[in-house]
Formats: sequence, C-alpha cells, structure tokens
Amino acid sequence: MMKLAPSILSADFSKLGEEVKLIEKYGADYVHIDVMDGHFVPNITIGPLVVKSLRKLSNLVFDVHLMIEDPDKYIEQFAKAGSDIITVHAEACIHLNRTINLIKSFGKKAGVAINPATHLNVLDYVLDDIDMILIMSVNPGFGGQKFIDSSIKKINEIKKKIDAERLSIDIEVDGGINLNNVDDVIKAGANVIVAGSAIFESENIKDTIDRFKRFGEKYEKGCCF
Ligand SMILES: O=C(CO)[C@H](O)[C@H](O)COP(=O)(O)O
Ligand SMILES: [Fe+2]
Repeated sequence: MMKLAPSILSADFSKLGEEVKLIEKYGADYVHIDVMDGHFVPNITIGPLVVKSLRKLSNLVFDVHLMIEDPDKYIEQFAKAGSDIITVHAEACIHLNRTINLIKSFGKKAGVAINPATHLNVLDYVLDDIDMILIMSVNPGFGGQKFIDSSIKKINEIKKKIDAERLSIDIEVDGGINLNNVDDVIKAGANVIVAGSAIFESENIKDTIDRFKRFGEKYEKGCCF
C-alpha cells in the first residue's frame, strides 16, 4: 500500500500545528519531519522539542528524517519525543549497524537514507535489520528542488533486490516529487512518497493529497505494473 508522507519543511512554520492537523484531516498517512543541523546539510530546521509539541496534536505516523551528523547523540531524544520511524543517513553514520540497533532499542522503526550520489551497496549488510530505505531524489537540505532523474533507476534496482531476497522493507523516496512524476516513482517500486512543496505550496491542499493518493490506489487495484 502506498503511504503519502507530506513534508512539513514546506509548511507555514508560524502555524505548524494547524498544518499537521490539516494534512491528517485530508488523508495523509505520515507526517515527514525534516531535521537539519547546518553541518550534514547547509540548513537548520527543527529539533525534538518541536516533534514533542506536534505529537500532542496528531495521531499520524511521525516519519523523522535526520539529516544530522553523529545522529546517535540525538536518537533517544527524538524517540522519546514521539517519533515512529527514525531515518538516519548512511553517509552520517560511522557505525551504521550500531545506529540502527540504537533506534530499534527504543521500539522505533529504523530507516536508512542515501544521497543521490551514494551507491546502493552501502545498504547491503544492513538490509536484514531495517524497516525502510529512503532514496533521496534531491541533494538534501532544501525543499522545492528538482527531482534527479537517475533516482528512478536506483529505486528500481533496490526494489528488485528487496523482492529477490524476499525482504519486507519500505522504499521511501524524498525530493522533488510532484503530480507529474509520482507515477514513475511508484512504478519504479516506491511505496512511501514524500512531497513537501507539491502539497503545501499547492492552491488546494486537500485536492492535491487526493490526487497523490489516487496514484497509489491505481496500483493497489492491480493496474499497470
Ligand atoms: O528531505 C528533504 C530535503 O532534504 C525534504 O523532505 C524534501 O526536499 C521534500 O521537499 P520537496 O518535496 O519540496 O522536494
Ligand atoms: Fe526529507
């Protein structure tokens, strides 16, 4: 089943709580929370205190994308703040297996993200331990960037590998996804779709969420693969 994860990076931060409640009401599955530290990526966003405040307002799955150096230092805080899925970047973890175990020790789902220029093979020896792979389809740091087309091949390759090994791992894709390219992303094998600017900067958020979800439903009914 396709899950839609609107990224609040493109929401109005002066009314973040209302924005999260709105996407929940309109049928989003997850809320994608982009955490940036100004070191791993050239931007600074939000920390565990904000996650904790939002947690009181919403029952959505909190999909926390950590774009930070040395994430081990903060995983406990993000876990206790109410995250459901915690995703770290392979590029930011010296001991990736240890970091994954740390996330799981708090009873949270563990995700591993890779940047556009990172090879899929960095995931080879952690595939048995993770719940989700996040394929970045832009260089992380900012919303509203253009989708990098080579991501499609990458999604397809990891989907084939997961299926061949009969693993149950979600494939999330993040960056530059809109109503014109989401079909290709799903067809390539993604089942968790992140969209920030395409949702929050659209004229009608409800209609945009509906249209994204219809792409997922199309494949659930067995069409077109
Ligand atoms: O992780 C991210 C950026 O690093 C964001 O989740 C992503 O860019 C979503 O925004 P958009 O859909 O506008 O590209
Ligand atoms: Fe993200």
